[in-house]
Amino acid sequence: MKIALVGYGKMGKIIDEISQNRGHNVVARLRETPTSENLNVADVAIEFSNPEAAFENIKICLENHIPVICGTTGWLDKKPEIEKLALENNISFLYGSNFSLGVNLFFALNENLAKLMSKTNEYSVQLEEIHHIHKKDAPSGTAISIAEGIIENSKYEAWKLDETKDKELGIFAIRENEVPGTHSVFYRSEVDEIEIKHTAYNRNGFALGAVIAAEWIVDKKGIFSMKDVLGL
Ligand SMILES: NC(=O)C1=CN([C@@H]2O[C@H](COP(=O)(O)OP(=O)(O)OC[C@H]3O[C@@H](n4cnc5c(N)ncnc54)[C@H](OP(=O)(O)O)[C@@H]3O)[C@@H](O)[C@H]2O)C=CC1
Ligand SMILES: O=C(O)C1=N[C@H](C(=O)O)C[C@H](O)C1
Repeated sequence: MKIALVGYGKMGKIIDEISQNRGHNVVARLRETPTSENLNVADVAIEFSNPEAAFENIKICLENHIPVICGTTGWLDKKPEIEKLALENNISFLYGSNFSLGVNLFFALNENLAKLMSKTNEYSVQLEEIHHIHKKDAPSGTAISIAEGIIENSKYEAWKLDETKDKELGIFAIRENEVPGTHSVFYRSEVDEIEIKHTAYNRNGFALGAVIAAEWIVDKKGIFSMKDVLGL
């Protein structure tokens, strides 16, 4: 498979190594917005850049008929526009706030737990995410996905950073040293607390998941998520 890496920072470099180890040909390593020429007729683009660049990068890949796996967070207000463009051009698109297997299991676990908790009406929920000091967006894309999963299955109607009122689900974002990504969900009642926590030891799980998603998408058509890739 010919892969274009759009964004070649911490994630792009690990994805490069994993892609080559899995027998793929990395045909572009870009640190700027792509052009038709420097995409080098890739079979798929893996986009990990930054919140300001993602929309334009994905748009250019789709206009050049290249399916896109996007892991960049912090640009989601424009995701419906991208999905519309992908459908119009009949080119596949997959966004994942977190490509690791562990976090995708964690999403499912919290959706189920929220459903169970909502039967009792005794528990309130709060999220905490901890990331490295270089991170540009807050809350993390992963925390937003966890919150959305809980909201779909509980009394909560929206998420909000920091302190909340009524039916808002609070997310606390902490920036600390070089932490790769830690997410905790607290279910609290008057008498006890259940805490579920996912800790990434490094970025390898994110990168491997993105390459697996790229391998999966090449013969598919449509808009997908990691749930489709992992069959969850
Ligand atoms: N979904 C997931 O599983 C994960 C998502 N992420 C997300 O992925 C994104 C990237 O993370 P990370 O690799 O750590 O970030 P880095 O800052 O390490 O890398 C970003 C890269 O993008 C490059 N870049 C800057 N502008 C553009 C542009 N216009 N077009 C293409 N590339 C550009 C930068 O180049 P230069 O250095 O020259 O500025 C750099 O190489 C973030 O949004 C992060 O939140 C991170 C980990 C996992
Ligand atoms: O910026 C990061 O580093 C990460 N970003 C993603 C997010 O915003 O959820 C995924 C992971 O937690 C690392």
